[in-house]
Amino acid sequence: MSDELKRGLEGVLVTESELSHVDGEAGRLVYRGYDIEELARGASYEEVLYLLWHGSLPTRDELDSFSASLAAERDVDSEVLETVRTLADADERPMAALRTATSMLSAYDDDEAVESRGETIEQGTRITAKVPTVLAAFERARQGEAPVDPDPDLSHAGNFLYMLTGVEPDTVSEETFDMALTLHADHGLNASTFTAMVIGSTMADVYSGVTGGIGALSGSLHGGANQDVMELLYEIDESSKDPVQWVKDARDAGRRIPGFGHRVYEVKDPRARILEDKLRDLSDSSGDRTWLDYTTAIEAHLTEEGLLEKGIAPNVDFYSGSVYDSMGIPMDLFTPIFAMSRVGGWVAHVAEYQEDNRLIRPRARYTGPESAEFVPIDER
Ligand SMILES: CC(=O)SCCNC(=O)CCNC(=O)[C@H](O)C(C)(C)COP(=O)(O)OP(=O)(O)OC[C@H]1O[C@@H](n2cnc3c(N)ncnc32)[C@H](O)[C@@H]1OP(=O)(O)O
Ligand SMILES: O=C([O-])CC(=O)C(=O)O
Repeated sequence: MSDELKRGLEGVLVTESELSHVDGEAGRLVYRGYDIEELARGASYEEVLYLLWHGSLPTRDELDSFSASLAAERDVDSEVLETVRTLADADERPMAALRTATSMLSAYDDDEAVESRGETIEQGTRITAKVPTVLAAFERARQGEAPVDPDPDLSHAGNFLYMLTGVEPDTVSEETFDMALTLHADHGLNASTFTAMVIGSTMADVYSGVTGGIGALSGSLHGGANQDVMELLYEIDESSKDPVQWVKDARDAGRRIPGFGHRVYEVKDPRARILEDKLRDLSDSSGDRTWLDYTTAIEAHLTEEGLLEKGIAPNVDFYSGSVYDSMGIPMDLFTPIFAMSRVGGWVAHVAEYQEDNRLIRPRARYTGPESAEFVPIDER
C-alpha cells in the first residue's frame, strides 16, 4: 500500500471510463471519441445524452423514441412544485432549491433502489427530464407566476426556455441553449461527477448521486464560477472602470479571477473557445458588445501578465455566463443550468462505474495523537 499523499487526488487514476476524455495539454475534449466542437455544432443535447448513456450516436428512429421517452417524464408532482414555491418565497438560492427539490423527487419514484445499469439509466432519465421543470418552476415562482406545463413536442432545450418564460423560444435562442447544454454534459472525473460516483459506488439510488452532484457543483471553485464571472463583469460595468485596470487592481489585492484556471487544462478550455465564438455572434446580431469587449480585454491582459504561460487559462465558466446573460437569463440560474446539463454526465458515470462496481474509499494519513487519556465530562 502506497503512503504517497496526493492532495486533492491530483493526477490519481481511480477507474477506467469510455465516456469523455479531457486532454489538458492539447485543450481537447471528446465524448466517446467525438470532438466537442463537432458535437456542439452538429448534435442536439438529446443525441449527446443518448451517446453517453447508450454508447453510440442514435439513428433518427432511435433519437425520436429516446426524445419521446425523456419528454414523457417531464411532469413533476404538485407537492414538489409546492415545495419549490415555498423555497422561492423563502428567497432560497436556486442551486440550493434545486438540490432540495431533486432530493424530494425520489419520494414520488416507485423504484427507489437500482440494481442494474438499465435501472440506473431509467431512473436517470426521470431525473434528467424533471430537473428543468423544477428549475423553471422555481424561477416562475420567484417572479410571482404559476409554473408552465412542459410541452412534449419541444426539445429539452426549447422546452426549458418555454417553461421559463411561457413563450416558445426563437430558433437562435433554442440552438444556443442546446449547444450550451451539450458543452456542459460531461467532463471526466470533475469534482461533482466524482461525488456522484462515490455515492453510486455504495449502490445508493441515483437521486442521492445527483443531489450530491448538485451540491458539489455549486461551489465557487467548480460550477459556481459561472455566476461569479458574471458578477465580476457587472461589478466592472457599475464601477465605470476600465476592465483591464479593474483586473489589475483585483490581482494586486490578491484576488483570483473566476473563470480562469483548471485542474486539467494547461491551455484554453475548448468549450470556452466555442462559447466565445457564440458570444461574438450574439454581440454582432444585437449590436451590444459590452461583455465581449470586457471578457476579451481581461483575457488579453492576463495573457500579457503571463498567466496563460503558467497554464492558467479561461475555462468554460469564463464565457458561458455572458452567453446566458445575452439571452436574458438571470445570473443565479447559470449554475443550476450547468447542473441541468451535467445530470446527464453524472448518470452516465454512475451507470458505467456500477457495472464493475468497487466501493470508493480512500484513506487519510492520520496526524492526530496516538493515545490520549480520557477524562469524564465533569472532571474536564
Ligand atoms: C467547470 C469548472 O469547474 S472549471 C473551474 C471553475 N473555477 C474557477 O474558475 C475558479 C477560479 N479558478 C481556481 O480557483 C483554480 O484554477 C481551480 C480551483 C479551478 C483549479 O485549481 P488547482 O488545480 O487546485 O490549482 P491551484 O489552486 O493549486 O492553483 C495553481 C496556481 O495557479 C494560480 N491560480 C489558479 N487559478 C487562478 C485564477 N483563477 N486566478 C489567478 N491565479 C490562479 C494559483 O494562485 C496557484 O498559484 P501559485 O502556484 O503561485 O500559488
Ligand atoms: O473538469 C473539471 O475539473 C471541471 C470542469 O471543467 C467541468 O466539470 O466541466
